[in-house]
Amino acid sequence: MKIFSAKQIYQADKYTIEKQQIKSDELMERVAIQIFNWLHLRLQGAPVKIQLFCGIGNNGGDGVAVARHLQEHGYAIEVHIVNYSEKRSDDFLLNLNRLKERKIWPNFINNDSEFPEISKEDIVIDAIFGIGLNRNPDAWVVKLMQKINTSEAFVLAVDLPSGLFTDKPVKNKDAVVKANHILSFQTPKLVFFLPETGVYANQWEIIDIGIDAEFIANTEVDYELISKLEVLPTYIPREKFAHKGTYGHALIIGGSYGKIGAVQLASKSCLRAGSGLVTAYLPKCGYVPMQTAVPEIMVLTDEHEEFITKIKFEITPDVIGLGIGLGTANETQKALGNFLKKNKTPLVLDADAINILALNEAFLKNLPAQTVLTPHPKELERLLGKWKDDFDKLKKAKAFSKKYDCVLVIKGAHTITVYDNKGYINTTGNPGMATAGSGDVLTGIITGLIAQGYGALKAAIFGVYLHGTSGDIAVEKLGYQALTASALIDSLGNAYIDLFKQPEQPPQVEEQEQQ
Ligand SMILES: NC(=O)C1=CN([C@@H]2O[C@H](COP(=O)(O)OP(=O)(O)OC[C@H]3O[C@@H](n4cnc5c(N)ncnc54)[C@H](OP(=O)(O)O)[C@@H]3O)[C@@H](O)[C@H]2O)[C@@H](O)CC1
Ligand SMILES: [K+]
Repeated sequence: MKIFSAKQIYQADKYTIEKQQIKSDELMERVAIQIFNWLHLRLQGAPVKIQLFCGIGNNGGDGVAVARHLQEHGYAIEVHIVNYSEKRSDDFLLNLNRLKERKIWPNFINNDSEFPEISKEDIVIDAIFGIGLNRNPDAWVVKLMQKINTSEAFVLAVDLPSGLFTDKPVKNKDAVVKANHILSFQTPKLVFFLPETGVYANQWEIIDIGIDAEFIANTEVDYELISKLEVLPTYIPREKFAHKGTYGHALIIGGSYGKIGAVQLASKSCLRAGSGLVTAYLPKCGYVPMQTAVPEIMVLTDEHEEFITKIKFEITPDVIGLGIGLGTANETQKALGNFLKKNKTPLVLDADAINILALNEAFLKNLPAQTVLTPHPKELERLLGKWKDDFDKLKKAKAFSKKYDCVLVIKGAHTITVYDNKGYINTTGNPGMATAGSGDVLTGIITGLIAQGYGALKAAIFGVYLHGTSGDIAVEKLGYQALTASALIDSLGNAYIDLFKQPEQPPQVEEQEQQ
């Protein structure tokens, strides 16, 4: 799903209004009806107090229009107009008049002496600011946001939590409404997925307001949300007359004394992701544990007992996953530098391979085109330097990707794969996956996909998706705390199967037999 910037949303609005030959308030009415339906389905006329906080722009207009529908269905509402500006939008005014025609008199809030009481049993509709927020709110509006946040009431945000900018970071962390649920129009907003602002967007849902499909299809975006719909077309089916050679040979290089398990995890997940053959290259101390733990995997060893000192092999792999459990001993650093000078095989680099690159910037120019790097936040910082905020991080990541022609997989709650100018935001996975070895499994999966013929970018996007789905499947049986990296590997097969599962149909009511 495409993620639009605020500017693109306004363009989409304008385009849709012209093409469908509707008035702008009709779009607002579509929004209002859907928000009302969402509430009504859940509340079923319950006598709960609903307090609507509405700004004076179109976000406020949405709120005011929802109030009208709620009142028409007998809900106990209180409408508060947060009067932060004189510049009221036309559609806000139109909907305000419609309220007045129904003898609903809103309460105008002009400063912090006019706040209403909010009880934790109330429902708050947050329609103060939408995508039009372009500067920090006034101090009294911030106080109101704080009052809402400390009320413990259930907060439903219209389009996005008020105070979140659509395309830039938040400076004052108090100046944002914390929403329990967001009903966002047509496209989710980038800020829902970034660590600094995602905390304000616990749960979100998209409301389809009928933005023109052609506009959506033809508009290029900087970020895309990746779910099953996006990855399914990239899946390469298995051929009937295939043999193990058809699906490539992957080499996993890593390990040092005490960290052989990381290579076991990566090699095993590489195999389970579908690589035809997998060879592991480790220091000597890894030979016996590797051969006994995973019989399907071939093993090559370095001449050193405890860490890797040379990367030399006679085989010709299709892809190399490198860095898990590697360590950063001087000889290992030198070995990587020498290897990169000659290597032409596609690479997936993780963990200490990334740390070694950060320590030896000169190595970067020897990376083959479209090398995949899978850093966690600290490793990313070593590569890119410190960033000011999440947006700065993404800007730096894109510049890095362009400079070295590499695919950067920025791991996090919503892993973002960056290539060139674009970011792909993953939607699968859960907090149980923040566990030892989880990253090694991801490296193995991406390497295994490239071995089978997936391009580097597709392998990274699909690999991250599959890794997250494995986590979502595993957590059903194990819960967050007991989820382990090995369990992720065990669920990988089901993650593939899940790609082809149809959504469950509602149960059919059997027809009663005629008497
Ligand atoms: N296609 C869609 O998605 C549809 C979207 N719709 C809805 O429209 C919403 C966007 O509405 P909007 O453009 O009127 O902006 P909104 O957020 O209400 O702000 C109002 C004004 O406040 C101002 N302002 C900004 N910052 C400020 C500050 N700190 N303190 C004081 N004032 C400040 C600024 O005006 P300025 O003063 O800069 O001229 C701004 O224009 C969108 O989120 C969705 O809910 C639907 O109705 C229809 C379909
Ligand atoms: K809002």
